Amino acid sequence: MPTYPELKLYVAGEWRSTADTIPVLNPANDSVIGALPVARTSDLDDALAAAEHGLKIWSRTAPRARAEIMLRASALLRERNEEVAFAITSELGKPIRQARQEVIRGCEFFEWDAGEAQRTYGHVIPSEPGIRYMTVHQPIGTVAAFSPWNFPMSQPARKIAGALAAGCSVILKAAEETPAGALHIARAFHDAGLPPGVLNLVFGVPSDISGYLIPHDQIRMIAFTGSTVVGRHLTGLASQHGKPVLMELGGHAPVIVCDDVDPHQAGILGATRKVRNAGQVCTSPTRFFVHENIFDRFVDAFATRAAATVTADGIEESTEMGPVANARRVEALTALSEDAVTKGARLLAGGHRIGTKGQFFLPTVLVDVPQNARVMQEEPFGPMAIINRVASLDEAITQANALPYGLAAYGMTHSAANVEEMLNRVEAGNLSINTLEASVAETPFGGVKASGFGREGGQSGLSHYTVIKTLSHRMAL
Ligand SMILES: NC(=O)c1ccc[n+]([C@@H]2O[C@H](COP(=O)([O-])OP(=O)(O)OC[C@H]3O[C@@H](n4cnc5c(N)ncnc54)[C@H](O)[C@@H]3O)[C@@H](O)[C@H]2O)c1
Ligand SMILES: O=S(=O)(O)c1ccc(CO)cc1
Repeated sequence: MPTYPELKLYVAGEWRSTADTIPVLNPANDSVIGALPVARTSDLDDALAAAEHGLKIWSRTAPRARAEIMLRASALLRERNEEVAFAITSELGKPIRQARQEVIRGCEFFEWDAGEAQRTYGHVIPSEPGIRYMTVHQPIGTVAAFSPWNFPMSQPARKIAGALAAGCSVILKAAEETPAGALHIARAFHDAGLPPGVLNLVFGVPSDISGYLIPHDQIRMIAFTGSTVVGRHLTGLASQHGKPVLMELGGHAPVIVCDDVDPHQAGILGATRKVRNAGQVCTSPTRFFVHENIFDRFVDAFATRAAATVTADGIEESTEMGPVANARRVEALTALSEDAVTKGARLLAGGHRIGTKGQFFLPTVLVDVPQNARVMQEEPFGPMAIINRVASLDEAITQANALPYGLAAYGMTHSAANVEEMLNRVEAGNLSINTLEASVAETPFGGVKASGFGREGGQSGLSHYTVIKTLSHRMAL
């Protein structure tokens, strides 16, 4: 059986502890599994100095050599999949099979961006004789990155992959609740021969760290994934200091189910995907707008499948859904469910926690939810689905666009005309039809409206980590 790693900061290529620590809990049983060192100001200063040095080396390292180190680190993570997955399940609670998939997904981000590192092409711009205009894409500098607790390995991977592929150095503050995924990444890069200082990993009080790092001249770009409230706060701080940001924020994903699909199959797909990572995914399908012609059959299939979800400690191979991440989520979900029922929603499954040990909240299905229920506006960030009936595609799209969020959106239909209508009108950064998968390494991912700005992954994923420099070269004075 693998063990949970000893938690450390990683600064200037070395592992370090501090006297002040934060306990890390296993949400399946509330036991303390680790003590996370809190970075002191001196650790942050050391990380800044190391990143400055690391940038000098890494930005002048050939893209092919950068890619080789990234691919070596990724290969090590694939070899260590069982150990990393065990750590993720221990600290977050997600089923071990999903934790293994998360590690693979994180590796795919490194592998994709390692390829993109070698394709940051500039242009030669047509000009009059005697002068040449060209552009090159250069690393933006040192990046301050902040990753959330819901994907402890693949979310840090996404940010580190983009920054390192572009030739930047990084100071990553990973989530205090789930630090081990990022720690395993740092370990893999260390073993793969990444020069010291290129990647630095710190933990602590989030506002103290962002408040200290972002204003520093040396930090040239801020990448954040997390709630819209925190993202807006960090965007404000960055803008006060004139710095660009990449913000991947909250979502409240609509799923438009047209009446030309099999309602049973659609309901089962919806319920299965809803409980992935206990619904704690910014792309989680949440508001199902189902055509009235197939509504009852969809609801039956969805609620039956949701209620049958094997909910237990994620370390068991048979578990389909583990606990939610912490007690805050249980409280928030309970309040949202009670509020919806009070306002007239029908509760068909779940709605409450189970057990006295651990943070288990049952898959929850709310049907015919009125507009004034809080859950119609607030991201539940848990295993909670809303299913409402609509009379037309037009009504579904209007409902889908009614919130300030615009991250992932989904449709189920076999009609090309319906797809075209959704593509043209649904306000979202990512629209998926007949699949509830929102993003893969090779496609750009990100939001519109309150869900953030900028794209990670795909061909454009490195653009935020580079700046375009234009050369105007006259052949003679
Ligand atoms: N988009 C996502 O993937 C994602 C991930 C995790 C949480 N969330 C959102 O956050 C909500 C609640 O989660 P929470 O209770 O952990 O919320 P939170 O808003 O307190 O924290 C969210 C994340 O932001 C970080 N953070 C908070 N304040 C920060 C600051 N000043 N500087 C830098 N980082 C900071 C935290 O460490 C955490 O990882 C969820 O309901 C969900 O909407 C979104
Ligand atoms: O697994 S994904 O749906 O691609 C995904 C997207 C974004 C995030 C950030 O919360 C996590 C997983």
